[in-house]
Amino acid sequence: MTQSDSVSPYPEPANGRGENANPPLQQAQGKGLPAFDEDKPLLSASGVSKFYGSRIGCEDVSIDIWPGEVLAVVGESGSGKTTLLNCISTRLMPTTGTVTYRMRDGHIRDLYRMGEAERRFLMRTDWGFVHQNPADGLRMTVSAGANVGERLMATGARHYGDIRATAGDWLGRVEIAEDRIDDQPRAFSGGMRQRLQIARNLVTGPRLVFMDEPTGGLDVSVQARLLDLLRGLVTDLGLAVVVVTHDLAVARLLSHRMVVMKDGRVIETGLTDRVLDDPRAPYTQLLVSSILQA
Ligand SMILES: Nc1ncnc2c1ncn2[C@@H]1O[C@H](COP(=O)(O)OP(=O)(O)OP(=O)(O)O)[C@@H](O)[C@H]1O
Repeated sequence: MTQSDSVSPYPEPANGRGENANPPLQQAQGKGLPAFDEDKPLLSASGVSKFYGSRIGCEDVSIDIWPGEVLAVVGESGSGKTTLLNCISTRLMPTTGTVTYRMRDGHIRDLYRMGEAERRFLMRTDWGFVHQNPADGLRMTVSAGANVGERLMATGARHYGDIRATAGDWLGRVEIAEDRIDDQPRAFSGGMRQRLQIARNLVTGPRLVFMDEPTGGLDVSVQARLLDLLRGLVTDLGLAVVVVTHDLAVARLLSHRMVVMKDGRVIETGLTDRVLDDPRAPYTQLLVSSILQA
């Protein structure tokens, strides 16, 4: 990735004082972007590589995630999407490179130089991680209410009545009937489990959510409903999201910006509609046309 790829995707400062004259992307995208009043990325990955022995997982990736933006990471199977996601979410230590994060107090921190306890706290409170398989992100043998409520407790909530009320409210937001609050997720359908996993992740008001193929493995009609719901929540909450998907339709619907990977490297990046409507790299052209023909 070139240097210019990793700078702000938004219009250059127009007045020389670091302020944008135009609201970023809003006219270009029309996807309900929140106002961006923060002028620094939330998360920056610089020169991130991960090698599994001699095999390349991802190589020399530099990306910025901006507050409130949805960034899709796309590419075919084995292109390094999950490896990159895991490296930037501190689930997998990169072989080389740095990943920094702008904390709520404004300090920029190197994630891999943080203590384990602090990193875990950050992951519990300021981040979410939505797995493709809901069972990986839920506790299957405790109630739906407890799945949501225990995340609140991890951030200090103690009042049982408040926790239960908030959990019930969140079940409603993800379209799970409140009278299912005491049911365990193993009694839920795949789509309900995924929506519960989303509620569990969003209840603490994170600023950044990582998603690995969040609609993978679901029926097409269930996928469409889930995508609609996700899109609404992400917009309402002004979340920054990094979503890994091999499905360009998911990227089109959810994301503002896209990163295309091949063989572990980023080969194209840009606004989603631009990349999909006017792909520049030959590989992206192939990817887009093969999907369109499918
Ligand atoms: N634990 C591992 N050990 C060895 N090689 C791995 C490991 N995990 C991933 N790889 C290799 O790293 C490369 C990138 O894999 P990765 O899972 O990141 O790709 P992906 O784009 O997410 O693929 P998919 O869409 O199929 O999940 C592949 O060549 C893969 O075989």
